[in-house]
Amino acid sequence: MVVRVLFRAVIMGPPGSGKGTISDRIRKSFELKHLSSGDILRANIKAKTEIGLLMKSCIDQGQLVPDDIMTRLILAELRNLGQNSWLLDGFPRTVRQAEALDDVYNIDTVVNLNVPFETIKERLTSRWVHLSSGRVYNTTFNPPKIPGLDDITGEPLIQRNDDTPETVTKRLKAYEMQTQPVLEYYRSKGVLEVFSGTETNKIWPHVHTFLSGKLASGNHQVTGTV
Ligand SMILES: Nc1nc2c(ncn2[C@@H]2O[C@H](COP(=O)(O)OP(=O)(O)O)[C@@H](O)[C@H]2O)c(=O)[nH]1
Ligand SMILES: Nc1ncnc2c1ncn2[C@@H]1O[C@H](COP(=O)(O)OP(=O)(O)O)[C@@H](O)[C@H]1O
Repeated sequence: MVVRVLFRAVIMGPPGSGKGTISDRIRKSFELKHLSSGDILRANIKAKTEIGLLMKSCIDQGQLVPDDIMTRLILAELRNLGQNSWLLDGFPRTVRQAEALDDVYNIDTVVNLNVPFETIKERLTSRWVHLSSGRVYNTTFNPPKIPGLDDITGEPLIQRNDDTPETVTKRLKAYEMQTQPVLEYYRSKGVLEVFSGTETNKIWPHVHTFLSGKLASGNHQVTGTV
């Protein structure tokens, strides 16, 4: 008889706070599947799916995708993950999304990256991404080995349409208005853990220690036997 202990975590923070970068480190250090709402949307845009075509202009303008569309998309992806522990990045971004997630899953912990807006702005205009994997680079912080190419596949990197200074400003506004209330929502449930700083390499060891403690304590959902 094997008892499977599932861990369900969310990573939050304003655009450019390092969610993707830290999620990648978490994924490598702990056995968690990483699901990024932004990566899923960009894959839909690239594949020209109905959702991708409908949502492209909304995303390019720095607005949030409507809650019902986003929630359906993410819950379907989570169902596909089945009996795996996961880390959700970029969802929920509104209280309605958080409530819809809560209806189906018990969230064990929410890691919030509290990085000042001034730090973020210059990071995003020098962000380069590998679309199909979601790997992120930065021309100063973690440049690719060969400029413009992904380290693993050698495929071209792109700059996101929504990483222009004007759109970043709109995304930060959307974050303040729509996403910050989600932090209060999780704080009131007692699952919010805040990590403040301006450098990922200084924040990461604290996140690592925290998650190691959480996972070792077994203080999370035991889903039964398989
Ligand atoms: N200068 C600098 N750039 C960073 C740091 N951490 C992450 N980045 C870069 O900042 C950009 C945003 O990080 P990302 O993980 O994509 O943030 P997300 O939007 O919250 O998922 C990327 O280009 C990263 O490579 C850091 O500590 N310093
Ligand atoms: N949970 C969500 N709800 C609504 N829109 C979303 C959600 N996740 C992603 N998006 C859309 O995709 C864009 C890019 O998201 P993401 O890649 O997570 O950006 P970042 O991490 O830089 O904030 C958002 O600006 C928004 O338009």
